Amino acid sequence: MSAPDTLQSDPLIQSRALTIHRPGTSEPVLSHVDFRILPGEIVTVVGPNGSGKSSLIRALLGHMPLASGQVARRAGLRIGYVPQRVQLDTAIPMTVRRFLSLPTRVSDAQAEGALARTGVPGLGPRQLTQLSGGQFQRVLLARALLSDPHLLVLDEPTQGLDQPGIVAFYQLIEDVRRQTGAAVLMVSHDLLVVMRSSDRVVCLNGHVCCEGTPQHVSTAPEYRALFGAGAEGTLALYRHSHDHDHDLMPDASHDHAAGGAGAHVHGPGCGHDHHHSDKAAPAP
Ligand SMILES: Nc1ncnc2c1ncn2[C@@H]1O[C@H](COP(=O)(O)OP(=O)(O)OP(=O)(O)O)[C@@H](O)[C@H]1O
Repeated sequence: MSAPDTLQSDPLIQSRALTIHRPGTSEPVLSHVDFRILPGEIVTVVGPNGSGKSSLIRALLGHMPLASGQVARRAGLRIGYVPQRVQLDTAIPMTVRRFLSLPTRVSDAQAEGALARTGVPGLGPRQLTQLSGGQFQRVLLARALLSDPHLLVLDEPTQGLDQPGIVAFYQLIEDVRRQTGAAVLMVSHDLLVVMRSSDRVVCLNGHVCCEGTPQHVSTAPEYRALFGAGAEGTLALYRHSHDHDHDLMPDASHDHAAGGAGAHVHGPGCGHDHHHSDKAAPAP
């Protein structure tokens, strides 16, 4: 974290030109990523496997060194983090209740309140190993909520859930946002649901390929063509940023800093065909 005085103070977290190298090399994993999340926003990061989504999350949280660039987190920011993987040692029995008190001890009432809020009341005495995938995700979310976070960070929270489970989980995230006012930063591959649940979507592929409101993206004919086709369309999202025609998005603001309705912005080094090449993305 460096030079927060040079960055805007309103966002909960903001990065400028965030660049990460593969450990021990000068090979970039992420290049010049400008990112921000505002209070109460739901922002989802999408991108193909290995595109740097988890690395971005870790760098924003300060868990990973930057090769260059800046990250600023608002002073006193409380973050509830649900990591991509939680290794359970099945040899060590652990109840949900005990898990909720790690690493910070909480009262029975707090634990039960968090479980109730995430739709799994009464699970406290159960062994973690006896939970379904959906129940386990809700317990992880409950634990993240115990710190009363300003920002929830979830890295692929619906991995392993079936489609109804995914939809229910995103509904829960929206409910939590409404009840607590917490902002939500997610990594997800569940693109169809992401499009319904996010205020803003950021598409990564080693850099920011594009970002904007899902409503805006979903009105593009390319998007409809791509997403009407189920899984095939889902994969095609990652191509859309490399073959679309920006003229089809007349209200696109191209304003990275604003990130407002219709914003559709290309990061530095994005090599795809720009039909508005006269408009370079401004520095945030
Ligand atoms: N600890 C590490 N050591 C070496 N390379 C790493 C390490 N962590 C990540 N990488 C590499 O950095 C790149 C980005 O990885 P990252 O996990 O951020 O991608 P991702 O978009 O989250 O992928 P996925 O969708 O598969 O979870 C990958 O090429 C990965 O191999």
